[in-house]
Amino acid sequence: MLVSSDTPALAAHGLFKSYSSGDSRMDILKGIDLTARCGELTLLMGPSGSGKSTLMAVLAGLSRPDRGRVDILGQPTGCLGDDELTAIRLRHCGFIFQSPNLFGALDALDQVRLVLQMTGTPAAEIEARARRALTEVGLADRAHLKPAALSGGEKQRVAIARALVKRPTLLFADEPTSALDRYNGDMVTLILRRIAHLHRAAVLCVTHDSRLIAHADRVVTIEDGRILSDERTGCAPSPDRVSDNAAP
Ligand SMILES: Nc1ncnc2c1ncn2[C@@H]1O[C@H](COP(=O)(O)OP(=O)(O)OP(=O)(O)O)[C@@H](O)[C@H]1O
Repeated sequence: MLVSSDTPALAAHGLFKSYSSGDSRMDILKGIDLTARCGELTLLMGPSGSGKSTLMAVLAGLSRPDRGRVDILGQPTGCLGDDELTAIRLRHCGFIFQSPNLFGALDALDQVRLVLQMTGTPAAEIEARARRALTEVGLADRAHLKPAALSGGEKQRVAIARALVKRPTLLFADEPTSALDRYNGDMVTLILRRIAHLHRAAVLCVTHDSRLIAHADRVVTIEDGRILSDERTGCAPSPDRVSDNAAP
C-alpha cells in the first residue's frame, strides 16, 4: 500500500458503538475522534468500563462500529469485507494482550517464526528475523524454551517479539503490564516505547498502569465513551535499548 508520509497510521471519526442485552441497550462509544501517528506511544487510560478496550477493538478492525469511520494507513475500513480486514490486520497490525497466549508445545523461537510463516515471509529470512526479534526483547538466550519454562515477564516478551517481528505499522496493546511485577512491567514499557520510536510504529496501549505515563508521548483519557482529554507528555523520543543487538 502506497501511503504519503502525512497520512496518519490510524484515523477514526465519529465512532459510536452500543451493545444490546435483552431489551436494554448500552451505549459504549459516544462519538470518538482519534488520530494516531507513526513514531508515537499513545496511552488510552480511564476508569474501568469507560470503553477503552471496545475502542481499541473497533480501531483495530476486530469489531465494527455502529457509526463512524476508521481509516488504517489512509484506507477506509468500513467498506472492506471481513477477509480484506483480516488481511490488513495480518499485514500491518501487531497485538499484545494482558495474557501472552503462547502455544504450549512451541519453543520461543517457533512462536515467533510461526508469524513470519503465516505472513508469507521468504523462508531464508525467517530464522534470522525471529532471532533478532527475540534478541530485541532480551530473550536471545531463551529461544529454545517452551512457555512452561519461561517466567510471566519472559512469556510477555515472547508475545511482544511475535508482534514486532512482522514490523507492524500499528501496534495495539491491551493492559500489557497489568500481570507483571515492577521489573518486567518496566521492561515491557521500554520495549513498547522503543517499537514506537525506533521502528516508527504507531503504538496504542490501553492501560491502568500509571508507570507508563513517563514513557509515553501522549495520554488520551476516555470517560463514559468520550475523550475527556488528549495530552502530550513532552517525553523526548529516545530509542531505549533493551539489548545491544540489531533491531529486526
Ligand atoms: N461484547 C460485549 N457485549 C456486551 N457488553 C460489552 C461487550 N464488550 C464490552 N461490553 C461492555 O462495555 C463496557 C465497556 O467495556 P470495555 O471493556 O470497553 O471497558 P474498559 O474501559 O476497557 O474497562 P476495563 O478498564 O475494566 O478493562 C462494559 O460495561 C462492558 O461490560
